Amino acid sequence: MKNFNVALAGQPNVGKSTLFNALTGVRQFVANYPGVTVEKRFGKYVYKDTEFTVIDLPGTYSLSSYTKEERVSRDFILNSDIELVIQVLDASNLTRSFYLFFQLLELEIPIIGVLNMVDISKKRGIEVDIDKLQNKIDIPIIECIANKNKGIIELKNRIFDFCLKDKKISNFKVDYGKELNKEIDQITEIIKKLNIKNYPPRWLAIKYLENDKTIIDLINSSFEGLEMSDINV
Ligand SMILES: Nc1nc2c(ncn2[C@@H]2O[C@H](COP(=O)(O)OP(=O)(O)OP(=O)(O)O)[C@@H](O)[C@H]2O)c(=O)[nH]1
Ligand SMILES: [Mg+2]
Repeated sequence: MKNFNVALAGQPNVGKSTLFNALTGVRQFVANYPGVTVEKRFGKYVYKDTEFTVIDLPGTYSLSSYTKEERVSRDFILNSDIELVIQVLDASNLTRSFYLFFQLLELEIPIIGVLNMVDISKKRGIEVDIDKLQNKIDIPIIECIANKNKGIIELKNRIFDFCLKDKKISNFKVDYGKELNKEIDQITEIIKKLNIKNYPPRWLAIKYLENDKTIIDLINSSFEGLEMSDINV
């Protein structure tokens, strides 16, 4: 049977492990405080004669390399054989979910968004315009209430369609403003010449500007052995 690897990413406490349990039936510990999952966990389910391996990643606020959880999630997303990342968003606190979401989109990997906790957002009178969000960000978004098993079949359907048919990567780019965009473009052009595997050049350029130590080391080590004329700046 064909197998696809699907990773659950998102901030701490947005319901990733709850969604993992609902998808796979495997019980992963959930609690009402952040930082519960520290190591990745695997579970499987079969849908329409196809096997899906779900990976529950530790919650992270960003994809920088400051904490162990961030490094575990980032290395796994970049260096493993993953067909799809499911970014879990907290509908009741959407702006906070966006920081990580944009970083994931910048990795230029296949992503589906899950808008979880819509019960809480509705109670608070927050209406999310899903169509507008999907169009803007250029990826499918599915509404869920993971602890009530709501939206799970729809999600399985979308995962199936995505892995077997679409495999579309979003064209969305964060607009950092005229000056920073220019700087990012220039650094991206230099990084492209270094041919660093697994990492998209634009994402490396942004992390470089953020002073991400791991990425700066990676870029510096890639310069070794190159002549300035190779880089042609
Ligand atoms: N009201 C509501 N609660 C939810 C929903 N989904 C999950 N929860 C609850 O939210 C809390 C956090 O869920 P977890 O699944 O542990 O969250 P997590 O993203 O795995 O958290 P970390 O492992 O710390 O990153 C738990 O109390 C869940 O029962 C939902 O859709 N609605
Ligand atoms: Mg968890």
